[in-house]
Amino acid sequence: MIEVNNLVKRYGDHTAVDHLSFKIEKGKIYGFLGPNGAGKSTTMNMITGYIASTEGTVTIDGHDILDEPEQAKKCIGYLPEMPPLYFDMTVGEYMNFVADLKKIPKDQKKSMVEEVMEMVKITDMKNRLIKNLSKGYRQRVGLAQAILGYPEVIILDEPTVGLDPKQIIEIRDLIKSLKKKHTVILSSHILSEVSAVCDYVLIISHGKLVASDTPENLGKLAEGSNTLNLLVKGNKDHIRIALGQIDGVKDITVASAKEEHAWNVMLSTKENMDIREEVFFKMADAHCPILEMQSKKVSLEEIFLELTEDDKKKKNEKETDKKEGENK
Ligand SMILES: Nc1ncnc2c1ncn2[C@@H]1O[C@H](COP(=O)(O)OP(=O)(O)OP(=O)(O)O)[C@@H](O)[C@H]1O
Repeated sequence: MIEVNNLVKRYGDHTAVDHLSFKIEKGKIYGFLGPNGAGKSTTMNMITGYIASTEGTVTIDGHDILDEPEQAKKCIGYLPEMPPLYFDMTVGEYMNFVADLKKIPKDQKKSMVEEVMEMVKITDMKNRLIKNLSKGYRQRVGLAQAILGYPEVIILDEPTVGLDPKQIIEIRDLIKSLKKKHTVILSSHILSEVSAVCDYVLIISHGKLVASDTPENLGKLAEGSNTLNLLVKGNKDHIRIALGQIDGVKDITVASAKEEHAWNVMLSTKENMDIREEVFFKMADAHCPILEMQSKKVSLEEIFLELTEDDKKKKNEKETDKKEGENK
């Protein structure tokens, strides 16, 4: 449906998007996840033809977005980070205006506008000026203009930013319902949002794709490096030797604990293995009582943080530079 090939965007000597390649298939919800400044909006603006790429191509249903923009754009509905609303129009006037821009046939216009307004629950606001709407309703109007004409692909840049929790749930449910008829791509810096709504996640950091998979598989990836934390009493070497005999143990760290004669032991295990019972019996055989045992799964959140750590470091460095500059 959409093919992104080696996409690059440079602003002067800053590379905002760095050789991105991925494919989007029909009928799924894709999540573009990354911290602020990772390059999500820039990528979406290139996919939708708002800005040109420095290098690389985007094809939508076989049409190159720069060579055949009209055909390519016909397949897309876009809600940019700042919805393109006209504040002095009423909701109804704006929807009719968008319908004309999208060249929706006259005989379908009225019913389609009504249907979409019903879908995003803005029918009651039809006669209100957009400038008098709350942020949540403005977002819905923005979503309505993206859906109008029922394009095959709907692209939403941070669709829930600035909304209250109730509005967030409503917008998320609406996005999920779009999957029945559309392919959806949404960007977010909120991990829970992407894992709650999306079938597939693309994690972007510093303009590069650092991981892409289903939320379940990304979760499994994390499970591959589970850890077991123990507080064990006894001889340090005996503990280490006994635990080292267990299959699937990748790494053992033993550090002194606050409690006398006790050790904080951290075991990292292979794959998705549960070795708790074996640990119990090994320690019993070695006469090393376990005082505490806690298994810790690495969450999707932790993978996300790890994968995007570079961005945070750079940001912190920049902030330190700035502060140092200010102090001079
Ligand atoms: N017009 C521009 N000129 C110069 N630099 C830009 C421009 N637009 C974006 N950038 C830079 O490109 C990088 C990526 O920005 P982008 O807006 O795509 O990030 P993002 O992941 O969407 O983040 P956010 O969620 O904060 O919008 C940032 O470092 C940003 O400062």
